[in-house]
Amino acid sequence: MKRCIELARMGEGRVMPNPMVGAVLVHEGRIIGEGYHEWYGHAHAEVNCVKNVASVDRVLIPLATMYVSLEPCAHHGKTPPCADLIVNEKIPEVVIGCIDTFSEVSGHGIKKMKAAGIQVITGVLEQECRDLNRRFFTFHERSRPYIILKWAQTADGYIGTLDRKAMKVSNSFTDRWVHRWRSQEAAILVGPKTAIEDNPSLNTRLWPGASPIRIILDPFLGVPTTHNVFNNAVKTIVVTEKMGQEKGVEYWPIPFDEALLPKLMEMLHGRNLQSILVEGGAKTLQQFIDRGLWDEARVIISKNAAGSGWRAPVLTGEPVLQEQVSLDADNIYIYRNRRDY
Ligand SMILES: NC(=O)C1=CN([C@@H]2O[C@H](COP(=O)(O)OP(=O)(O)OC[C@H]3O[C@@H](n4cnc5c(N)ncnc54)[C@H](OP(=O)(O)O)[C@@H]3O)[C@@H](O)[C@H]2O)C=CC1
Ligand SMILES: Nc1c(N[C@@H]2O[C@H](COP(=O)(O)O)[C@@H](O)[C@H]2O)[nH]c(=O)[nH]c1=O
Ligand SMILES: [Zn+2]
Repeated sequence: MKRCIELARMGEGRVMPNPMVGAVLVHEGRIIGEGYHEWYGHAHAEVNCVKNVASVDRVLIPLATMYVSLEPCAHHGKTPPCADLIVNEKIPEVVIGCIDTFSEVSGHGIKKMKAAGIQVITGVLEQECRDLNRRFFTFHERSRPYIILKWAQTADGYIGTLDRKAMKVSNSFTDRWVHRWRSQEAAILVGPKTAIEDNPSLNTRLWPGASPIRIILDPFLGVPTTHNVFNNAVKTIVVTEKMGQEKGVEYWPIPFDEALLPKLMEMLHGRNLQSILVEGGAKTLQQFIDRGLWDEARVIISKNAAGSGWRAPVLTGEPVLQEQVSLDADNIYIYRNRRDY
């Protein structure tokens, strides 16, 4: 199952909104085939796994055990059901990491295989398998995107200067990481002041992955249309109280009241966007924190002090430190809001 997870991760940034899945076929302790879901819309892990078995080993398939990190599908999506493939290949035993809680699959794949006499074992490295697809599970189980907050602060706790000039906090190694993070998410969001004053691009220019859709909170349409977020290189959605006209830009009219963030999450869900990286500023981040609307927080702390400026957000809820990484003199702290995924 560990190998399944390793394989599944190779689909990172390429399979969303599908989950990352890995599969391995084992005969008497020897791996005879392995595969993973490589691209959205293309073959599932189980199909690639069976396809990759060498011709000399194909006779062993009906004697082998398939390990797969997620319950095999039972529905006709972009590809035929993997449960049918397993039945047709006469694989006698299937070990599953975690159940697919997506309503079209949930339990149906297992039922189909059991009905065909296959021995099915579930819940092997279950937590690790759920964690791997925490965006997917959050999206389907909580009807909202997986929310990652991210900011960079100085050693003395500032994220920006008072004169409102964009302040460079993190180093160039960290910036590459941040661009990798951007490539892993479906959307990226910033607040009005950040969009106006920093003129960010919010793309992945330092990492070879796709840029996320840009979401800009801009109640009064104060961001100049000459700013980078309107360069049409990637889709931009402006959440606003007014109606804009910029070509290629989507305007989502939502009142900027108490219900703004829940309503926005609902709309992102409706748009099938599974995850969102919130990059600031302080006010915007704090709103997500205060509403408990976050799953992960990635805090970059540099070794330099600013002396004064805009205070960094304060993380409340149930922050559990999950990982700490040092990149040169930057320390990156990754917190989870809940332990289970
Ligand atoms: N180091 C880092 O990681 C980052 C640093 N920054 C820095 O932070 C500074 C900007 O911070 P900040 O002013 O907090 O920026 P934000 O981008 O969060 O914008 C906040 C402003 O937006 C207005 N606003 C109105 N409604 C909302 C709403 N529902 N949610 C959020 N904002 C709303 C606020 O108005 P009102 O005051 O009326 O409430 C406030 O003036 C800049 O200096 C920037 O360089 C920004 C991002 C990341
Ligand atoms: N200053 C600062 C950050 N600022 C964030 O990055 C945005 C600019 O990104 P870009 O699109 O690449 O121009 C900016 O608007 C703000 O959201 N991020 C960091 O990792 N480290 C930093 O020191
Ligand atoms: Zn499948």
